[in-house]
Amino acid sequence: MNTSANVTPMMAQYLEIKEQYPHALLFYRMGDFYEMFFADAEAAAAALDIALTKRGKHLGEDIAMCGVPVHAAENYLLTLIRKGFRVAVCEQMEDPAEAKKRGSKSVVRRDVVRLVTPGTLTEDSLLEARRHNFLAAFATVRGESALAWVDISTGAFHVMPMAAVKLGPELARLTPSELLVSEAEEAELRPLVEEFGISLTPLSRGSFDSAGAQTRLTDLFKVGTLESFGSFSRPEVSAMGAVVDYLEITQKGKLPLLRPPNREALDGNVQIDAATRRNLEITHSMTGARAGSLLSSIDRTVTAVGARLLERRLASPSRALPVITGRLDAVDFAVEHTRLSSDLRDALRKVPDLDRALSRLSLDRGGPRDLAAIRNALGQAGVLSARLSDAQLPQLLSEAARGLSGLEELLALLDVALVAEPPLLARDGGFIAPGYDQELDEVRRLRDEGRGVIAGMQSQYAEETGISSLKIKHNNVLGYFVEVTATHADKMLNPPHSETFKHRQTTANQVRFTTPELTSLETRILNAAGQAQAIETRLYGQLRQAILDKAPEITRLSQSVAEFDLATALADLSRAEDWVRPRVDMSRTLEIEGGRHPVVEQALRREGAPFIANDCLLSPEGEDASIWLLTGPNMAGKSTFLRQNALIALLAQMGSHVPATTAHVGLVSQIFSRVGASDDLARGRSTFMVEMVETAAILNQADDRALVILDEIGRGTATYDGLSIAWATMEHLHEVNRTRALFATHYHEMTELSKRLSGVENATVTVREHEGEVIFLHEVRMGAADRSYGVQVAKLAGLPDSVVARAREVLASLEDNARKGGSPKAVIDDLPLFAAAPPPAPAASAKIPEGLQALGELVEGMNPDDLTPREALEMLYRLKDTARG
Ligand SMILES: Nc1ncnc2c1ncn2[C@@H]1O[C@H](COP(=O)(O)OP(=O)(O)OP(=O)(O)O)[C@@H](O)[C@H]1O
Repeated sequence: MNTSANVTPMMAQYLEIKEQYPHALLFYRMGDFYEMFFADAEAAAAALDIALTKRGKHLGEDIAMCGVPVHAAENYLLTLIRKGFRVAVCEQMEDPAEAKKRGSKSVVRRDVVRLVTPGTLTEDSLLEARRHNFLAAFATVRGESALAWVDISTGAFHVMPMAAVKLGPELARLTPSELLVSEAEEAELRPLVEEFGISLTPLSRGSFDSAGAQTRLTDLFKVGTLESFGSFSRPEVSAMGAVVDYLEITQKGKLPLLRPPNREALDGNVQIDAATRRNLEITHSMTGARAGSLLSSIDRTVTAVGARLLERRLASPSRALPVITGRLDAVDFAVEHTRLSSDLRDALRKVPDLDRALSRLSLDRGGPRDLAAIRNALGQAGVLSARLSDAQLPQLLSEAARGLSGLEELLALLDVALVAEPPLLARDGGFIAPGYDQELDEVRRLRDEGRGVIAGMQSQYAEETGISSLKIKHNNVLGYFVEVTATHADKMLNPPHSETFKHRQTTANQVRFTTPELTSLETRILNAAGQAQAIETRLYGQLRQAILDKAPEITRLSQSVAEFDLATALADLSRAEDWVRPRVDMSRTLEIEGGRHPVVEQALRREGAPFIANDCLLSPEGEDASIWLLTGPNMAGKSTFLRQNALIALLAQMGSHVPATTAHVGLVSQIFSRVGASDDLARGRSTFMVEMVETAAILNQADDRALVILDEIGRGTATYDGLSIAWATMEHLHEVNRTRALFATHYHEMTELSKRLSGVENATVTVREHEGEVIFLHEVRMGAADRSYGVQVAKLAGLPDSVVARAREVLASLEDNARKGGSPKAVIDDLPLFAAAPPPAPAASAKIPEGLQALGELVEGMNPDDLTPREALEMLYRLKDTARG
């Protein structure tokens, strides 16, 4: 940028700083505002919907400007970060008076103190308490790759080696808010990363250099070699190094407290790809919201650390039998010990977010309330420990219980040092409890005594002058002063009082004075207050250090809290929802009796409707089938059934009870779920293409422990092509992949496969037909559906009668022709010509099928206009069922 002579010194400084942060908006501190200039101002004004103004000229052009007040900056920051901006926060590094001393043209020294990016937020107000905020780095060294990720708000630091093709599934699992990649890989990775809505940050090769990374990491953790934490491959070191380098850049050298890197086992978790996660709505619903997901419907945790642990477990169900069994034992214990469990939950509710308080303290962005949060958490840990003292805990919980103790000394220190409810900021003072520090007590006494003396002085002056309304007051300009009303001015301004009282100010109604005695007292009070503040600041530093010295133990305690919270929350859920402990073993069975879909069941219950439980039995080893081919009309409940079985396997392997009467889950290594013709136009791929790409991935990857769910594969193309593809896919799954699979289809021809393949069994979701209409029973039975009921469903959906009648006619001809062995072409040729019916009379409601209007009127209080077409349909079936049954 041009910084020529006609540029003001301030603008020259701005341009110089801005040049170092070309990819961020520069929040340039000027007094009580952060100002933005030029293109930054235009972008920010539009993004924040604030006024864009001008400030002087630069090279003959107006300088665009906008600003946000410092006190409200956090909200604006959040909006900008959410909209994909990065913000460099540039502060004034000295008092303006200091700058003046250097000369009238001198500008206040300014510097960027922090670069705020999506992955590096620490403010509570900018973060979701119950979710992680991960910053990840992906590194490739000589063809091998690794992913490292960190949550700087909690200090969690993880790394794992990984094939490059697994990047998509891992991003779907972790959903980091920001991913660091080397400049060289940016172009290749951008489309994938943006597909997940993750902010991509390219860094120079230097940030990924593994030799440099090694040094950064050993320095950070103050160890001689990284071997102390495990043996890491070069791409792992490179990825971890890039994370640390980026934190140094963005936090300007103030590194957060990070835990030693934890290496995630390569195949420790059930492999679940992005499409499956979306389709099963594990942590987010199809719309991307958290509400409506499995996670939100099962989350009964009462602490933020517990909520984050639940999300991690659910996103990464385990593949290790001992781990799963250990977690299930913990839930069982909590289910069996109802009273203890409920006491623990009462205590857990009072545990503040330890991890985030600790992280803020380590970054020196904390305050007295963070000290108090740690104290309160340690106090509650004591309550938990005491309540657990005579319990026979299963292994996982007994280890967690050990993590609850060992910090009694720190607790004792914080207990005596802090007041019950400290202020937010250390500089506000008043957070150190009386009796903790003698020197502080002494200066506080002087300060308070001074205030007492002033009260005495006021009465003395009132008496001496005979003005009973005389007051001693304080303001920031005069300090302490004597004030009388204007009526007494003359008395005060003349001897003898004028000798003691020095006139300072006359306002409309008052006259103000000081006395030498008052001034000297004021100095003493001010000194004492200043001293008290200095002492408190020093003590704050000491307490902060005492906490940071115990950081590993505090982190362990927080993990223990999370473990107890999760076990008792899952137990609570199990009791309330009538779930059972699944049997998980090394067999390849999936046998579920009375299985339910947890989210659909809860939704139906809110509407007062029952959920019909269904069984599922897949077992590639014995006599039983390994694949069920499910037929049945639309709306019958096929998708719900398919998904509920996958969710039960997933819940079992995260170590939770499951919604069923019994469940036997032979360890599942991968879960795949595909829905035919899912819309993916946003990504510019034809729906059929997406479906085939995803099906290819399953056929290429599924091993004999996979669980595959295919919902109407082949639907996105011409009937015969679709049928052929579905047919061949099924054969491949059965013969080559040898997986457990549930396969829903409308191609009735496929039911023939059960005669040819020993492991394929037909199942159907039952419906009843009555007077040409279908009634959904939602029961899964063995056998094939006799037909699709497509035309009936279309009629229920409100298709014009003439179209329905015509469809019936075409269908009858097709069926008749098929029986005689003719071709569809012959049917088309023979079909009577379409006789256009007169246009239908307008319906009573555009939204609702007419039949429902009539039925609706039978039900008191129901307004059919309030229902969506789907709800209307369901209501219709239920009404009809009730009427008949
Ligand atoms: N077991 C069940 N018990 C009660 N209601 C159910 C059950 N299964 C499904 N439903 C209800 O039926 C509706 C349709 O279910 P689902 O979407 O699974 O049907 P589908 O056969 O897959 O239909 P489509 O082929 O149109 O996708 C659900 O929204 C739910 O309200």
